[in-house]
Amino acid sequence: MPENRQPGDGQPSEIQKTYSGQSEKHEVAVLGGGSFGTAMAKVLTENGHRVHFWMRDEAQARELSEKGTNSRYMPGVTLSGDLCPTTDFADAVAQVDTVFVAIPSKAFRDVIRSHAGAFRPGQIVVSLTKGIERDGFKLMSEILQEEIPKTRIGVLSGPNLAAEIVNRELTATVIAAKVPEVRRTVQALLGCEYFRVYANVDVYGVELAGALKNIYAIVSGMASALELGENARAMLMTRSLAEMSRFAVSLGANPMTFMGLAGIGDLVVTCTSAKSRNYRVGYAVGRGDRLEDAVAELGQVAEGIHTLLLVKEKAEEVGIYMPLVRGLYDILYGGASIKAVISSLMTAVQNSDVEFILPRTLTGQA
Ligand SMILES: NC(=O)C1=CN([C@@H]2O[C@H](COP(=O)(O)OP(=O)(O)OC[C@H]3O[C@@H](n4cnc5c(N)ncnc54)[C@H](O)[C@@H]3O)[C@@H](O)[C@H]2O)C=CC1
Ligand SMILES: O=C(CO)COP(=O)(O)O
Repeated sequence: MPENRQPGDGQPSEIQKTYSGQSEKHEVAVLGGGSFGTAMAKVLTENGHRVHFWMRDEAQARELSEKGTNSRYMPGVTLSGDLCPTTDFADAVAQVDTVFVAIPSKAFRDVIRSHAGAFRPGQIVVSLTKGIERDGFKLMSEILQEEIPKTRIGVLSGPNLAAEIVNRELTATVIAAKVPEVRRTVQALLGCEYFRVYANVDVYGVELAGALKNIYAIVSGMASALELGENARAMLMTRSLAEMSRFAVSLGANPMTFMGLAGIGDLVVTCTSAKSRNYRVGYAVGRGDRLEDAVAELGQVAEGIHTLLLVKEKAEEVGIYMPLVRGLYDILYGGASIKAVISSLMTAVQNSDVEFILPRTLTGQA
């Protein structure tokens, strides 16, 4: 932009253009009838779009059709507008230009693969899922690329607690896509007075950030249960950011993505809020519950528990130092005491604060 021009002068920005397109009604699909699928379906219907909302459970689809509620995953919330709940996948996808996928990572490939024929070339398909596939350490956009390569793919990620979005609490997110048309379309479909959509091209970084932060939300929930204090919370969140960006950058992500909503933004919300399921699992374990009991009590997906296993394996394979991942793994899966892990983390070699400025050393003589 020329020096003396202000944002908003002259040519409309990408976002201003987006808002001007919002009055147009579109047919969109949301796949997955859990809490986040419900939250996104609500934003989309409130923005005036017809939403084909696919879920596998007949009774849930019937309840949404008859009452506009999803009492299992989003009690107390009513959806209105042009909502078409269905269990017919092909029917949901056939009629739309844009599809949002909110299926947990464990089932993501199966669902897409078994309905791959339903997608049309050129259709926009956006993953809302924050997880990693075990085989091959694949992210959801990579699964989409493999299973439905003729579609145009995007990833939506950011500090987006479903429980707040359904109450129209002010929220921002990130659409990451290589193709500008995908970014613009998603901004136009979702953007409104309470939901802002920022854009990024670093699909890998945005997606990996969303998956990784779930691990650190578990750590942070645990620290809260143990009442470690506010200094400890700040230390943990900052070192989490250092660790997740070290790992992601080594795999090809752009470090600057971690300064944005999908990086630090999502890390902050999930590490500080009891509305985060990952945080809640960590809190329960921190106060002495067994992991299995904490997960059973939650009754919803906490992706970080599986992501932890995959990231720990991957970090060892590629030789990335991830002490928080290692410590959490030892607690959740290795029977280590939380106290012993904290002590070993606190007495480890002291090293560089921001390693993109001052590289880490093996001896700690930074
Ligand atoms: N809830 C939230 O605040 C947010 C969640 N996400 C991500 O969205 C993804 C989905 O999570 P939630 O909706 O929150 O989970 P949830 O636990 O609330 O619901 C999961 C949904 O997936 C469905 N499902 C599971 N396996 C399936 C299969 N094989 N076929 C069809 N449907 C299946 C379940 O029936 C359920 O409707 C996760 O990756 C999560 O990290 C992302 C941002 C915010
Ligand atoms: O990703 C989320 C908020 O951005 C939701 O986090 P949880 O899955 O921990 O609830």
